[in-house]
Amino acid sequence: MAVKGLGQLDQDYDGSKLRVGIIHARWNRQIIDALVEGAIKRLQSLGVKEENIVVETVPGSFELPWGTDRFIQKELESGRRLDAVIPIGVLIKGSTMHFEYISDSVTHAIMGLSSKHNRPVIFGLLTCLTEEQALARAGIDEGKTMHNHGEDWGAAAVEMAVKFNE
Ligand SMILES: O=Nc1c(NC[C@H](O)[C@H](O)[C@H](O)CO)[nH]c(=O)[nH]c1=O
Repeated sequence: MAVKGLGQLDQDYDGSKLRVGIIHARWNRQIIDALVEGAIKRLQSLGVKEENIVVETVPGSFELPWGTDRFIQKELESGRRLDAVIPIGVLIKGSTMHFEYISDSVTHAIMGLSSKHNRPVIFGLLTCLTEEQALARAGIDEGKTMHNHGEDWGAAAVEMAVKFNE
């Protein structure tokens, strides 16, 4: 049964048995905090228990790939498996090519982590040309022109973990 209003979900998923990690950068913090809040809200709406949502931070988006890799491994070493991880970062184009290089390299590095760890690592990186674009995708721009993309990332984490985790 399609669950109305829950973004792109194709059915109602039960996240009550999942443990989900969120690892976020600390650049553009107002936008990051809104995205993290949106992801947590959607995870909880799909049954993930508050105590099973683990939040970690890294300095910036460039640190997300290795930080995520180590986050998964360290949780496993301490006997607490993460069933899905959502790295969250906000890159906003400046006057140099810094943005392009970080966006491209971090995107590819994050994509490889799902296969490496055999569990969903969701793409929570906003790569925006202006701050207004980023605010809109966090659902906190003046006109509330878009929904909070963090909610989509929470839904994707639950769907992929329930559907495909061994
Ligand atoms: O420059 N802009 C940004 C940024 N730079 C820092 C970079 O990710 C890294 O932390 C440092 O280079 C140190 O390794 N990090 C972001 O998340 N968003 C940005 O918009």
